[in-house]
Amino acid sequence: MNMTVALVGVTGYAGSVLYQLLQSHPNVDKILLFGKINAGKHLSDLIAGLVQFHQADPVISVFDADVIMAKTDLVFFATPAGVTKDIALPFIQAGFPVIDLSGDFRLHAAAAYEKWYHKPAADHDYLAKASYGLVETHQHPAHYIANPGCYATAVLLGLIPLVKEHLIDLSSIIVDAKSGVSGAGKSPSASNHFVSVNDNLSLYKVNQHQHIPEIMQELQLFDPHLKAIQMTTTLLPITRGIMASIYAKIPDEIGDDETQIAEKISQAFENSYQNDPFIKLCGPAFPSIKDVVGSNLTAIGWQYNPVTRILFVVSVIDNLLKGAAGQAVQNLNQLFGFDPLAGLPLMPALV
Ligand SMILES: NC(=O)C1=CN([C@@H]2O[C@H](COP(=O)(O)OP(=O)(O)OC[C@H]3O[C@@H](n4cnc5c(N)ncnc54)[C@H](OP(=O)(O)O)[C@@H]3O)[C@@H](O)[C@H]2O)C=CC1
Ligand SMILES: CC(=O)N[C@@H](CCC(=O)OP(=O)(O)O)C(=O)O
Repeated sequence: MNMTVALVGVTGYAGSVLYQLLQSHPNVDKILLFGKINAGKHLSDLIAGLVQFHQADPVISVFDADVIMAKTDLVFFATPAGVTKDIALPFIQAGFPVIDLSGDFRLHAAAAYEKWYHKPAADHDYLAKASYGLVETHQHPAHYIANPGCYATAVLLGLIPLVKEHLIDLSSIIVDAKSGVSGAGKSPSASNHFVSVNDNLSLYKVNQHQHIPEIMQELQLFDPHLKAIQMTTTLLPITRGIMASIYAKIPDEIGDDETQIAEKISQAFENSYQNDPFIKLCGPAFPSIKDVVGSNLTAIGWQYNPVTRILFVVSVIDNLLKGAAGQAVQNLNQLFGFDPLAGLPLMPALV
């Protein structure tokens, strides 16, 4: 099947990377662009690099749900939090396929969204229609797919195998996650200004990051006994990439044999990801951010320290690919039964 898709928010970082992926997707024939402030403008006037030589220069249309449903087969929203909870409702009512890169429909509880995003949530009945789009763990998506958050993706993929197989003490999870500046989106601010970021490392949203409840919600599917995680987020002076460093205690019940513990941990990762083309298991050869940037990969390394009984896991992704646009294309492929690799880069840029 070949299709026409709509993309709302092409001028943002996630939207522009998504547009590039969709252009080389074998099952996508046509991409219609929609926006708000930039509606009426040619794409070449906004992001010249997105329009190739000899190619038509698309015009961004004013967002219109009826037009999208009449002319396309699916809509991607690469819009900021707080937008889809209003403008995506006609699609939910009509059962029209949506892949939403924002956080508006990821949390099932409206009260949690309001607490962590500091904005009014969508109605409970609408939230209940969305499914969380972590392709590696959710195989039967609804029509409305909430694409996971970037930090949440890296952290969940590093923790799910361990929580699922009850290998870590749930009260001991600590996450130290760091992101490149493109994660903050295109709008400049004092905290993402070159002078604040360059030659610097700064913590932000400590104990208040909106991905904490998202990670909790999804881990609780594998073990409802999980009560809390400790997580910090840090801005790195790089453009793309996330590294989540995760620490957790191995409980006494697992035993004292260092080799057996190490084997159980490796086996848990293998069990969860043996059929996942975008997961690279590195064991004690810890991956770095450059091992994944430019690809849709998640690379995961780990090492058990028998002295402290702490398991240390490192999970790295490209925030704009696996953390946003790449994962959105994975969701498209799963929803329509396309080749799971279609339109997605497997090789990192490396240099
Ligand atoms: N950057 C990242 O690494 C990640 C981003 N995400 C999520 O993806 C979404 C987009 O993020 P990002 O690309 O960083 O954001 P940007 O701030 O870079 O871009 C936002 C885009 O949304 C459009 N937009 C804003 N308001 C409206 C509206 N009311 N109607 C239609 N279009 C609108 C903007 O268009 P205009 O130019 O016309 O204003 C722009 O194209 C966010 O929800 C973000 O949380 C998720 C994971 C990772
Ligand atoms: C570096 C940076 O600022 N990153 C952003 C990424 C979050 C994001 O995209 O959040 P939602 O998908 O939940 O809206 C942040 O930490 O808030």
